[in-house]
Amino acid sequence: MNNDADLKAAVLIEALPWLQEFHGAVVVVKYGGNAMVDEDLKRAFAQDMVFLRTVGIRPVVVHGGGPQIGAMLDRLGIESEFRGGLRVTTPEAMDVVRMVLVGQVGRELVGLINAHGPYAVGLSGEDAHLFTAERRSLEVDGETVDLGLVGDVVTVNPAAVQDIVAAGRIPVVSTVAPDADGVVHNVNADTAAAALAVALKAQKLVVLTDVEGLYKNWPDKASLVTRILADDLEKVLPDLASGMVPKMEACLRAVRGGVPSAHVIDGRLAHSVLLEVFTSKGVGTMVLPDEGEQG
Ligand SMILES: Nc1ncnc2c1ncn2[C@@H]1O[C@H](COP(=O)(O)OP(=O)(O)O)[C@@H](O)[C@H]1O
Ligand SMILES: CC(=O)N[C@@H](CCC(=O)OP(=O)(O)O)C(=O)O
Repeated sequence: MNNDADLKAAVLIEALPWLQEFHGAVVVVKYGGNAMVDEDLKRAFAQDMVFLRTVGIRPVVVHGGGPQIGAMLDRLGIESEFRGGLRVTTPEAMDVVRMVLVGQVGRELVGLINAHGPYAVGLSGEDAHLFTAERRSLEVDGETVDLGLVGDVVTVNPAAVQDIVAAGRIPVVSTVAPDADGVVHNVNADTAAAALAVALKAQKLVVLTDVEGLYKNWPDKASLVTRILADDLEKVLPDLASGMVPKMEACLRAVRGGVPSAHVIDGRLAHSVLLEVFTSKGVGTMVLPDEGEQG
């Protein structure tokens, strides 16, 4: 065999234990708006979801769209600011958030996946009681900051997602969610993905973003964290800069809620999901439950 053939065979055979381990498993993949900027990357992501499904894994996509919401707000001349990584959301901005996430970003991903077959079904936290949100506020320097219509997920009814998965399809979830009174809130997509991964008893949460993973000393590229336990992550959370806060909180919430591992990976790298799932080394940052809590 020549070297090229050896290499290809090695790549395929390296995937075998992971194909076995994850066969039939639910994997929640959060696709961040910042990782969605390039058309080829978006197509590669859609291919990856179809790949997972074809080899018997059950992918559930939760998408973001922060930059896309920002662009539409700009076009409409509506100002928005972020506090602690969350968008302060007025009722006017909420209409735009819902329109962009459900009507634009979600639809686009559904279309890209369905270029491969009748797989993707889009839904939002409003569908079939998927998410119920509660208004959340933020503590900054001992003061409570009002974020407007920003919610945290307090209840998940995963039945609709499970129905879609059981039918062999790929749910694509947009993260707007009503509160108990039916008022729709803006839920950060990392937060929603973690809540859904816990409710679905997912085997993995994979979060795609626009950096390699978590850097210990951001922005020092040499400080990439490849593996971190929940307790250690909890200790570094207060020092993280805003974009990473909801993301790492989400990973913590997932592993504390019983998901065996949560990963932050580089969505700028084509097929990074496949590299994470099917290689022994994986990519990015892996968050694991504390020793003794690992299943
Ligand atoms: N410690 C850190 N490690 C890695 N990235 C960080 C860190 N602190 C802040 N960031 C920033 O967080 C960003 C990712 O968060 P965000 O912009 O919300 O992405 P997404 O749209 O994928 O959810 C990175 O692009 C980076 O600028
Ligand atoms: C409350 C809050 O901040 N909601 C986010 C929802 C979209 C999101 O989370 O998108 P990314 O994953 O691309 O960041 C927002 O309005 O931008």
